[in-house]
Amino acid sequence: MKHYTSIHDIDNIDTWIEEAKSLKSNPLKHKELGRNKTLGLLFFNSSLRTRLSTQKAALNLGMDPIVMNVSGDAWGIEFGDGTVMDGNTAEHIKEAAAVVSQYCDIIAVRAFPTLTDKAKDESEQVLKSFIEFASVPTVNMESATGHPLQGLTDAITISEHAKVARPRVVLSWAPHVKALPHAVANSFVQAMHKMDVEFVIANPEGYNLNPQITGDTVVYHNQEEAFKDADFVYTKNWSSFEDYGKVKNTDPNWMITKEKLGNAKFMHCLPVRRNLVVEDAVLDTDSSLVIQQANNRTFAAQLVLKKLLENL
Ligand SMILES: NCCC[C@H](NC(=O)CCC(=O)O)C(=O)O
Ligand SMILES: NC(=O)OP(=O)(O)O
Repeated sequence: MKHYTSIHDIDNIDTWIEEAKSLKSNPLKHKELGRNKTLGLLFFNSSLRTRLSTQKAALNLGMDPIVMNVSGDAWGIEFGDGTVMDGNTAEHIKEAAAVVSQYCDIIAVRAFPTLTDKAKDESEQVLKSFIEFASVPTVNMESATGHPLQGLTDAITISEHAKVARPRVVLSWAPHVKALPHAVANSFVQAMHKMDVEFVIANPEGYNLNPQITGDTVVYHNQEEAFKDADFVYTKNWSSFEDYGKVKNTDPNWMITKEKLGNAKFMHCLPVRRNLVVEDAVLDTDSSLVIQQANNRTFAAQLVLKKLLENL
């Protein structure tokens, strides 16, 4: 594997999950693998889990992580080809990526979508520019359309907590006041398609995800029907894909409650807004797996970095 940009980079999710569990049971086993290797983490957007767990993963492998908030701290980066740079951008990605490649053996990038320009977001300009102009492997720490470290984490967590051979997994939309990206939901869908699970989606009318990603997954517009016999309810808000980036529905009836959840386990990538997306009564009980999920972020990242280091 040269880069880790999407769930499609996972050749066999079952063996990846087993290897991640093995790293979790002995996190320092490969402490020599990353010795004298540097991981650069570049953030165009906020983060708590990704920023800390990816550094933790690097430290477990003996790597030295260096971190930069690109937005605000670095010079504004130009991504357009042939642009006359007489605006707010001060250096081009061609120089920036080449320069960072000299300091780092692996580069990890977080760059959210605009949610206003669908074509630009779908083109994954920022992530793809790093892949094109950096000379070292690139890791996607949540791009415009995917969050594959999160998707891998979620697959590991479901495997750890499944009580039946083929659990029923529901991805449910929930209300939010802001327009949020599709990246987490997209990668979750792609990860579930690789796993042996009964997978369905629940979202209101007008909130279907990109059909090229959901494929023939059953989509319910009735949450109660979707939740019947569910083992896992993975919750996420996303803005409309069809009416791109719009918040068309904030119906509180889509919030996840203890009553709706029944015996299912609740999952969310975090950060989550309490009593808007999910009620306290879910998060404050052992129905919730969100803390265990966040722990697994370290081992998902550690597995990805290990594979990239082995291929350097
Ligand atoms: N990295 C995990 C989720 C990041 C982002 N959430 C957010 O922006 C939440 C912001 C807020 O609740 O104000 C998203 O949905 O993709
Ligand atoms: N789940 C996740 O990616 O969290 P952060 O946005 O805090 O990194």
